[in-house]
Amino acid sequence: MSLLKLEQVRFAFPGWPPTVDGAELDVAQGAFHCLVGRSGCGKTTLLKLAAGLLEPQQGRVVFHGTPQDIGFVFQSPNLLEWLRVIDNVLLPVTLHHRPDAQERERALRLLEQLGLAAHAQKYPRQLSGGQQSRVALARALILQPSLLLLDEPFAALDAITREELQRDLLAMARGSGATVLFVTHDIAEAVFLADRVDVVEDGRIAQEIAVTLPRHDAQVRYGTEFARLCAQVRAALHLEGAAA
Ligand SMILES: Nc1ncnc2c1ncn2[C@@H]1O[C@H](COP(=O)(O)OP(=O)(O)OP(=O)(O)O)[C@@H](O)[C@H]1O
Repeated sequence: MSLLKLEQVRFAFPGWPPTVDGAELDVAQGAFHCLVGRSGCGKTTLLKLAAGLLEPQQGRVVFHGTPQDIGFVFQSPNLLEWLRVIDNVLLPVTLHHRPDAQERERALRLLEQLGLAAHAQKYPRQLSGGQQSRVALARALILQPSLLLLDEPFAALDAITREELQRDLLAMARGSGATVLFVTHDIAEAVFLADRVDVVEDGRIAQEIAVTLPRHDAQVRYGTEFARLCAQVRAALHLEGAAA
């Protein structure tokens, strides 16, 4: 069943040519899609349209849920410096009501799953970049979203931390049953995470590449099928040296 659909969506910032034009996207419930494309091709704008943060001028965005069912993680963790880690995670709840014991327990469980149980009472500045990204992920998951939108959340991290977070994200997504739309520049990251890579070009999805690799297996990165899929994405992006 489709959870999110973009139908012939067109969007232009005032006074500029369209950033998104004729975008078609169908994200099935439980799917994990990565949007990959060159800088400026419209990935973030597509994500914001999907989140309802921008309104299409033509076409429509159909999401089977409410805005509360959407979790958003940005490239920078955007934590509130004056709140402890646990209270940052609980922020989406606090915007509605005072968190109850059950919600605090849930926040602690999320932090525990992300290896941050010992840091719950710290302030963001006392955490590393990777730990801050994990807090941002926990905050996006606190309301148990059915759709998780991530905009290059690991771009600023070192390769080792990044791999750890990719693994954690896959586990959390699978555990929660959330549907994920993940923007990245990194072809290997996209092929590792996604069950479908959507290649974005000129504000629309130019190609959809299905990925059928075993999930949760870090070893797939060294296999021939992984290399073949990366080459396919490179070719779709018209990158130099890509196989025809
Ligand atoms: N507020 C704005 N006003 C005018 N143009 C904008 C605005 N925001 C983005 N754009 C333009 O829209 C285009 C697409 O931007 P978008 O951020 O969606 O691209 P992107 O693919 O996410 O890029 P990147 O990979 O570099 O983050 C770019 O040319 C950008 O300059």
